[in-house]
Amino acid sequence: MQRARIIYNPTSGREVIRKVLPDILQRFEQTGYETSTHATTCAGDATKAAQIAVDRKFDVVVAAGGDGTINEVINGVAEQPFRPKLGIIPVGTTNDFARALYVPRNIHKAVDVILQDYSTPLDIGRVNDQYFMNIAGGGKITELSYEVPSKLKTMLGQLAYYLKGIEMLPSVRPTYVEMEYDGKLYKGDIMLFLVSNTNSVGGLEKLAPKAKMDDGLFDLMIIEKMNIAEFVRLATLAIQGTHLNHPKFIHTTASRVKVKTEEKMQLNIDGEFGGLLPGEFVNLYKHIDFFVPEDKFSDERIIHEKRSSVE
Ligand SMILES: Nc1ncnc2c1ncn2[C@@H]1O[C@H](COP(=O)(O)OP(=O)(O)OP(=O)(O)O)[C@@H](O)[C@H]1O
Repeated sequence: MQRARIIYNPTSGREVIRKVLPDILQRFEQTGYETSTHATTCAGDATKAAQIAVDRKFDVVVAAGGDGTINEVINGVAEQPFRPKLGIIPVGTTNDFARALYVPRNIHKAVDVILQDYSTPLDIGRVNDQYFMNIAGGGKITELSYEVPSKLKTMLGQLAYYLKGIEMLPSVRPTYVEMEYDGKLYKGDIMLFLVSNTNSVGGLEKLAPKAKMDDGLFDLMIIEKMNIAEFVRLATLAIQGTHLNHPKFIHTTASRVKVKTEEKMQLNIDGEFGGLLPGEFVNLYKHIDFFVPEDKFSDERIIHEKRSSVE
């Protein structure tokens, strides 16, 4: 019999997971899993719980929460030689990673995806000693996501980020960076840079439309120095997916990116504060097996299509 460990954050999103947990457990048991749960108690707890699940050789670990919880679980699993398959039940505020994996927002449909038992190995990123599945980056603008109080997030969801973003925009300044990516060099003043593993960033699915999660490559995006009006205009284009030809938007792919700055620059990892730069971003090719909907991932065009990268 296979064993599954569900690590859930009771405070994620609108705090609904606890109520449906008995139903979820029942469904796992009926499908033939021996299942147990762990409720996270504080920041970092999901990482520890995932490490324990690895030590106890669980076949499957399910992360039920928002992107923060999934990131923590990945950090607990990524360095281990034995890595259980990971399932996701998205009950957070933004759920970017679930969106990238085509895992439905509906809890029972997300459980269906896991119980249908189709999984595929996907890339994850490492920067310094931390792992990310979705996106990492830096620049004053990325620092605003930490400013959103969690109560506000629970009440307003993603809208909270936008409100806070508008409020903070006037204080955003460019920063000088030097980047080395796959043997190439970029130097300049930038608003922000993003190192993305998926095409779903802050709900902007069209930001890196060609990003693939199993090609060993990140999408590296740089927004060069510009004034706030230009930045707002570019952000509007990005929502529509018509930003790729903007002269101050650089978009390329790389498996390794080294970033150095002269002034202090914070690192953002999957939407959370990740320490300070410098940093070296490394793409770990097909490192973790994730449960995904078969119809979306067994499609040759999605998974094996040759990348026509915009260099
Ligand atoms: N019991 C707890 N009480 C308070 N905070 C917790 C608890 N358990 C985990 N956390 C922290 O809450 C953080 C955010 O949780 P999570 O990402 O699951 O939900 P969210 O913030 O609603 O969603 P999103 O990250 O998608 O915006 C986690 O990174 C974790 O550090």
